Amino acid sequence: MKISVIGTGYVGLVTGVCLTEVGHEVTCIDIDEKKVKSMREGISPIYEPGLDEMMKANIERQRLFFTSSYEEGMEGKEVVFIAVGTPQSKDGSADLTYLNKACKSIAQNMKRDLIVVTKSTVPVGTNEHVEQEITKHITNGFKVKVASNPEFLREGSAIYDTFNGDRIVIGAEEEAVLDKVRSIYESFNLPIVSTDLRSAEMIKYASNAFLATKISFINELGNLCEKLGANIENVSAGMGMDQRIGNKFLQAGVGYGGSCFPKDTNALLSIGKSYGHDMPIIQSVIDTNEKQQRIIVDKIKEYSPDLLNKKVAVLGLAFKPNTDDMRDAPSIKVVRELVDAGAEVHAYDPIASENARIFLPGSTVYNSSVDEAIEDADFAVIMTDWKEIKEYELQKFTKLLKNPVLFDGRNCYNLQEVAQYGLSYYSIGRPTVGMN
Ligand SMILES: NC(=O)c1ccc[n+]([C@@H]2O[C@H](COP(=O)([O-])OP(=O)(O)OC[C@H]3O[C@@H](n4cnc5c(N)ncnc54)[C@H](O)[C@@H]3O)[C@@H](O)[C@H]2O)c1
Ligand SMILES: O=c1ccn([C@@H]2O[C@H](COP(=O)(O)OP(=O)(O)O[C@H]3O[C@H](CO)[C@@H](O)[C@H](O)[C@H]3O)[C@@H](O)[C@H]2O)c(=O)[nH]1
Repeated sequence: MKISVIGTGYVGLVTGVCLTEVGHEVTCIDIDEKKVKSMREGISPIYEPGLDEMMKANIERQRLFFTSSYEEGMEGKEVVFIAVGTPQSKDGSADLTYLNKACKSIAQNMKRDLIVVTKSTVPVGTNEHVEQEITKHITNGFKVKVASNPEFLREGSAIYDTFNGDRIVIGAEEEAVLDKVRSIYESFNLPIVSTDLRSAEMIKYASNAFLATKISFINELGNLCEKLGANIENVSAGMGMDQRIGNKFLQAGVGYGGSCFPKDTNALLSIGKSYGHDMPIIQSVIDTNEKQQRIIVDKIKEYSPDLLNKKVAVLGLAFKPNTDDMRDAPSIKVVRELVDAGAEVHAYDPIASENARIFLPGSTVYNSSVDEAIEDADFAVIMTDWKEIKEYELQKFTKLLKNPVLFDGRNCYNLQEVAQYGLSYYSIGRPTVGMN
């Protein structure tokens, strides 16, 4: 099928590339001309394992195209996917500015009847708004039908998730529209949930909010475990074996970050508010996470109340491994607080350092290896569980740090192993090792 995808962030680009991989012809449209130029040359603007290769192969097969012109990008297409950003507004609600602009541009460039499929995460009722908004701007009598097709990919495993997702959700009010969108995904061979528009939109928020709830829940228990002398990892393992609970998303740490959970939980609250519906569970999930994102700072300040001129190595900056995305990364709060307290932060991240410069204080020093960051540092703090960091030799911390003290916000190491290397080791929800 001939398809346009509007917006080439994680979702748009990965969708466009994966749809071409199964044989569709896709033109991706983005208003960012710099991005379009680089993508035309086969260079992905985002770091995502496997994406560059698949992108280049489909450009060569002449199935994948990029443009900043709606006229060119929509030429001959029967389905248009919208994947523009829906960031958080100041009041917590989803900002639909980009979506509204995309609707207007679609309407102005329609040369046939169209199905418009929204992949962006949007408040319940937005797809109806998309249909009205496009219809309002159509001047040539063509008709638009809409479908909701929320995206569930995770950054860092986006290609894998697209081809191996647990389900594809499609919402529409007409069977013919559902059929058309289902046919696009036929060769993915994944379970498809066909539903109405509003339920499809709600499934997305409900899923993210539930996953965020699991994380805040386990973090709250982890903090209690520390006081009780229990180990949250053993607790998670024991709980997770109950299949009604499941063992995923029960990893305690410095809280959830990224471009989705924080903004989507806030947007869900805001949707509730606009209907006069309180959501105390979601509010607590958000509040717990806000505290958890800086819990490592409390531990650091307890260990070293005076941070003035202390050299602190921060290992990992991205909100999770295998991505260079810094949006709402817990490292932002932690580095800012350390710098505010007078510490000199030496940071290392395998790929997110460039993006990190936009978010972190100007005084942050970016190192090119773990060795370099921890050498002569007063102590080290792990913020992202990159494989490289998890597999870093523990004895090097003892050897290179000025004081053998490690704060681990992602529980990367085994407590027994740490104990062998004479480190003082503070992690999340587990007993402290080697504290003297
Ligand atoms: N990032 C994820 O992992 C993820 C996963 C699932 C769902 N989502 C949702 O998908 C949507 C997109 O997220 P993202 O992270 O891919 O977005 P992003 O912000 O990284 O990228 C959005 C892109 O859209 C482009 N754009 C903005 N307005 C445009 C317009 N009028 N016409 C054409 N292009 C335009 C921007 O230039 C940018 O390249 C959001 O609603 C998000 O919540 C994201
Ligand atoms: O047990 C866990 C699992 C995750 N996290 C943290 O939670 C955040 C989000 O992680 P993850 O869900 O893997 O990343 P995202 O790429 O943000 O993906 C989420 O957000 C996307 C955007 O909506 C959805 O499409 C995905 O299904 C959903 O998992 C990260 O900071 C993780 O470190 C934990 O602290 N503990």
